[in-house]
Amino acid sequence: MAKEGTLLVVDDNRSILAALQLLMGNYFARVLTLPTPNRLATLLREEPIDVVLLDMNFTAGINTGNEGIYWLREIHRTRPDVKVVLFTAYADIDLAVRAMRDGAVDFVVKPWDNERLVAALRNAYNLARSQREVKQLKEIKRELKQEEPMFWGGSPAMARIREIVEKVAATDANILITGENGTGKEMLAREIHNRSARRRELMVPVDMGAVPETLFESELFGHVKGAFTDARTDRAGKFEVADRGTLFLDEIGNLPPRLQSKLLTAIQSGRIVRLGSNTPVKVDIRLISATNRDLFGMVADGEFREDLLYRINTIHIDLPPLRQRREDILPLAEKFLGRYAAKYNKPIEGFDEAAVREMHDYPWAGNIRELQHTVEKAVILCDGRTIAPATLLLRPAPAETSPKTGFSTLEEMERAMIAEAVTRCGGNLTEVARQLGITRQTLYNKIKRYGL
Ligand SMILES: Nc1ncnc2c1ncn2[C@@H]1O[C@H](COP(=O)(O)OP(=O)(O)OP(=O)(O)O)[C@@H](O)[C@H]1O
Repeated sequence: MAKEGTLLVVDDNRSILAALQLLMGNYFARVLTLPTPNRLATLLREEPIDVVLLDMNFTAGINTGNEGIYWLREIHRTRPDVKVVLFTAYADIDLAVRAMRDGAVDFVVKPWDNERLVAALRNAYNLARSQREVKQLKEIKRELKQEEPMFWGGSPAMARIREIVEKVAATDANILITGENGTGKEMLAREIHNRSARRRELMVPVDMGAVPETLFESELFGHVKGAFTDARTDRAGKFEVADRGTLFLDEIGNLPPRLQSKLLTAIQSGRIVRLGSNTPVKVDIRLISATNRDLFGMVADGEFREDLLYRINTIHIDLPPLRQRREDILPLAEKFLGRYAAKYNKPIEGFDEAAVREMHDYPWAGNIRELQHTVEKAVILCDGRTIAPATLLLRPAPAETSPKTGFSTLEEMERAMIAEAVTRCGGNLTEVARQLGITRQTLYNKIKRYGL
């Protein structure tokens, strides 16, 4: 067993300190000892202590344990992350209960059983470590969090959605957002999170379209060391990282049936179990799910659990594709233009009339994402003060293959566009995804779905 972590033993009996230094040195990287608790706070500030084994009775003759409770609170005041195991010569169950209520993680009675003491201290250490890891993950995410403001636009469809969002954001209702790729599902989820009481915590996105199926479970629920071949350390799943915040499950339609059941259990019980562990961990999350697939159709085909669907779609919001709210195309394009002109330091003032017309009539199969990429490319290529069709580079292919010219469904059109782009790019899928303004994973999903 690898020696890890720092243990501090506080006890006024020096022979106990010596015995434990020897015994626990086999399990912890460092063992510190203190014969009186007076220097506790200083030591906690100076040393990277993970676990404290704290004697309950210091003043000879007063064996009420009160001093132990006092020092327990002091430890938590100085270092709330440190785990405390209490040590007492008296098997006083009331005291144990009180101490646990005050945040001690365990209680060991003297004379102690070595195995029991080692187990209690190792468990306390594992708990400290995994909580620290969750905290670190949250900090990393917080740093990465970049916020672009959501643009609502002036369409009646978006006005209705805005009304719903204003009503439900503050509640903990689970929300399902449907819509084509790039319609802004994740952006809307973030807007809801930012308007909720959970906004000071994280919104943790998990893209089920990008995680390999074999890793779904560990990604969501975490794992303990040794749970599978590559599990070299304990790892928190996204559920734990999102605790007290919002979990955003993107492409939820990709969840295989076995994990649909596990997800349902986790939502219902408010608890998850890391892979390879038996210990349930309480989690408090608000769930927002998104998909571009027809989950109701998938339920009818037996591919998605009906009970899960009803759990995740307390509120259902369907985001319209950009071509159904054409009044928002130009204002959005202008927002992106402002953003990218500043980013690339270009003195561009706007779009010329022909460019405005082209953007307005274009089908935007990749929706807002495609519009955003198109404008970014145009800003990079533009040498003058206005963007003309020649720099917009809207592909003629989608316009030619628009429903007017013979496709009876959007899916047929999408299939043709993808097939055409794959040929045009000589099978380079990264380039195809870039040109269509969708992610590579979305492209793979579509290629699979259309049997291309
Ligand atoms: N209302 C909006 N205002 C401004 N930018 C937006 C808006 N909606 C989407 N975007 C931008 O468009 C891009 C795609 O948005 P987002 O990732 O939210 O779409 P999505 O529907 O979740 O896509 P996918 O289905 O591929 O996961 C992002 O860069 C986002 O910033």
